Amino acid sequence: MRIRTGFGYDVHQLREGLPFWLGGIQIEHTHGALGHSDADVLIHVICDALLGAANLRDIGFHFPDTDPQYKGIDSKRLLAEVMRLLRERGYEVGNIDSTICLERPKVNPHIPAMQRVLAEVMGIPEDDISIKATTTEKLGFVGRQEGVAAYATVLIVRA
Ligand SMILES: Nc1ccn([C@@H]2O[C@H](COP(=O)(O)O)[C@@H](O)[C@H]2O)c(=O)n1
Ligand SMILES: C[C@@]1(CO)OP(=O)(O)OP(=O)(O)OC[C@H]1O
Repeated sequence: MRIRTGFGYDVHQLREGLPFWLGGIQIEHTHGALGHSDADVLIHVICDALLGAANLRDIGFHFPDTDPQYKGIDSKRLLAEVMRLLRERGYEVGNIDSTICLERPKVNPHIPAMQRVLAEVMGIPEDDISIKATTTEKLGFVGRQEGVAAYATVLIVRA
């Protein structure tokens, strides 16, 4: 069995009044993330980690932010396409670990719902998707609530 690892990192600005999409669900908050797509930073890092593990470049390579067809797109559709690309090459997901860096609001209460939605989109067990959160103790752009960042690592396997 061939095991490969991948890593993803992404940042989006937070702006007042925008919907806040995170981990495939909409979070109630005064601010939301700004992007060409729905700006779901957790899904973007999972996509990048999966693409990196398979040496398939990155999310912006497959879904350019200059292409009007991706304007406002639901990132779950991008994740579904990334899974299709992986499976086409014989890969399956081993597990995912991720961290969201966000000062407010608390992410913990939403994590089970995110796991459910992402597991459904990816066609893998919820138990293979770990989602964690941290503030940055009021330091930096996350601490000033100007942005949200996320990191993800994945293992993929090919028989
Ligand atoms: N947006 C966030 C940030 C953190 N959490 C949870 O709170 C714990 C403590 O956060 P620290 O930044 O002080 O380490 C953290 O371990 C998370 O469990 C959260 O739910 N949402
Ligand atoms: C997801 C894409 C899709 O247009 O748009 P953004 O929401 O701007 O996200 P980002 O992570 O900055 O770049 C990747 C883009 O391709």
